[in-house]
Amino acid sequence: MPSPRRTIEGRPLGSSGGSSVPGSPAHGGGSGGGRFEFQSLLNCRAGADPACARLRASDSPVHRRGSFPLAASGPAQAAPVPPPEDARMNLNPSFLGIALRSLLAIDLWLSKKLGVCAEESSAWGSVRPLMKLLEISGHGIPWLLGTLYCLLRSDSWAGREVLMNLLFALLLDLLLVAVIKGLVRRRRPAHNQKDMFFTLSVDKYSFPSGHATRAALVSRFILNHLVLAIPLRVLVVLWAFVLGLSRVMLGRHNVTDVAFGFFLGYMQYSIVDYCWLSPHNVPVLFVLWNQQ
Ligand SMILES: CC(C)=CCC/C(C)=C/CC/C(C)=C/COP(=O)(O)O
Repeated sequence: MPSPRRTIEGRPLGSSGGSSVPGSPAHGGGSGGGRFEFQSLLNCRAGADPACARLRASDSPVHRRGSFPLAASGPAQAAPVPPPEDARMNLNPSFLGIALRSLLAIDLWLSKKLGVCAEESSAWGSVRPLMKLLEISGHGIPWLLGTLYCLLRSDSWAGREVLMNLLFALLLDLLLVAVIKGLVRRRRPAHNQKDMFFTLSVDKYSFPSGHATRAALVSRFILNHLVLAIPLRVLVVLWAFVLGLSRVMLGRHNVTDVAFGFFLGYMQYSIVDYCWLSPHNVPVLFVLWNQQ
């Protein structure tokens, strides 16, 4: 009975060429069987054995791992040929790889479906101007200028402290989004129109959405530092959500850009809260202010 290690699909190695003799190494009867199997593998690579088609089909790292140790035990220690990386990946895609590819495919499909205001001629093209207004409401420039203006006009220390931290939060957000966009370099969706108001060079990339990070960061900041009536609090959350959705509807982003943007913006607030600037931990900022 042939040893399972020396068979491919239940057949003895080398038997297809008619050269196998029962009791020979090819049949598993000889002492150098392991080496023979390895040589069969090498022959296969060179295309010498017609049984190779079947062998190549099962030529996965798992099969190879079973062969190379046997080969090393033989008298002639030929160095095993390492399998090419890309072939390994093709034959054994990991679960994570498959999951990521599926997620990306769903992301692209869903983003295309939701991009209903990407062009004037799109299904919801008539609401595009409204979406662009929302886009400006979450743009970095109005938020930076507005915060600076309020900071200069503020006459209370408590107000200045909060506004100083909002400014820090907005700058941190711009920095982190620019770094991640520059690292990931994911292109904006193909259906996006290049008509965005005042962009930086990294804004040709889409991951993560800067509007979504700002929306999550600013809304969390406002909810934590402004005393607002419940309807206004709901409005703030709604604004953030609709702003994120509008990025996909305008065709500026894929869904995952916005989802990650929300997550990043939420986490950024935690960083700002942790590093909260106050006269106690950065007195220099506030002393300089006092001298003006
Ligand atoms: C101080 C300084 C560097 C200000 C630059 C403000 C600015 C131009 C921000 C860009 C905002 C923007 C267009 C982000 C892109 O948002 P996405 O949602 O399309 O990623």
